[in-house]
Amino acid sequence: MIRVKICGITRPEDARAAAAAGADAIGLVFHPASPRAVSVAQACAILEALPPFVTSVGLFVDTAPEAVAGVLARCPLDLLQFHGDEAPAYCGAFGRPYIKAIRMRGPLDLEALARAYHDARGLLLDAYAPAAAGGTGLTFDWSLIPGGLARPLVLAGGLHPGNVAEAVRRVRPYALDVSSGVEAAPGIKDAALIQAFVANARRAAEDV
Ligand SMILES: O=C(O)c1ccccc1N[C@@H]1O[C@H](COP(=O)(O)O)[C@@H](O)[C@H]1O
Repeated sequence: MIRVKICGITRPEDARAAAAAGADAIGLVFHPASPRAVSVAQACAILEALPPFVTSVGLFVDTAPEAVAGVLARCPLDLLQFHGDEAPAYCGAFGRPYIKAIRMRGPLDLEALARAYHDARGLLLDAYAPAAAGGTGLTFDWSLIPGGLARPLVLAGGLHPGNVAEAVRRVRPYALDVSSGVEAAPGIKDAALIQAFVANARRAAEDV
């Protein structure tokens, strides 16, 4: 079954909506420049609303290690997502499972990156945009993704209920990550869009 993460949750009710739709994970953005950024107190309130067996992911972008450690000390996150230019040694230094985001700025040697981030639980591929580190709603050229990557592939970038089935059929990723494509406004999720996204992804995955 394909896994789905709903990222950029800022409200407990959106976390509950993601879980009710069957999402496997929710993402909390600890990047102050994002319209989806949450404080530690907000994150804790969201996590308290989350039912069991839904993974909580903390997203950081080139954050000082002390700041990441400070969040981890107060917030029971299951998995870390590094979405900037973090080196493998940095990513592995927190004693927590992590996924590494790669922003696709043209063709990249993804095989080499999978080897470099060998202890990552997955490689997340996102679109590159100069103005923002993520959550842009932009897709990238999926034909740049090689088959048989050494790490589980999480596809992100501009996914929404209308294109997720095609993405699943073409890329066959391990998991999907979506943020702006299931929103009513930045940081405010739409429960019906989340429901449609998860249903369309799962239906498409059954057929491949
Ligand atoms: O969601 C954000 O605001 C964000 C900010 C900084 C880095 C990453 C961010 N989100 C991640 O961006 C991708 C794609 O988002 P979208 O679906 O295109 O809006 C996804 O991995 C989010 O986790």
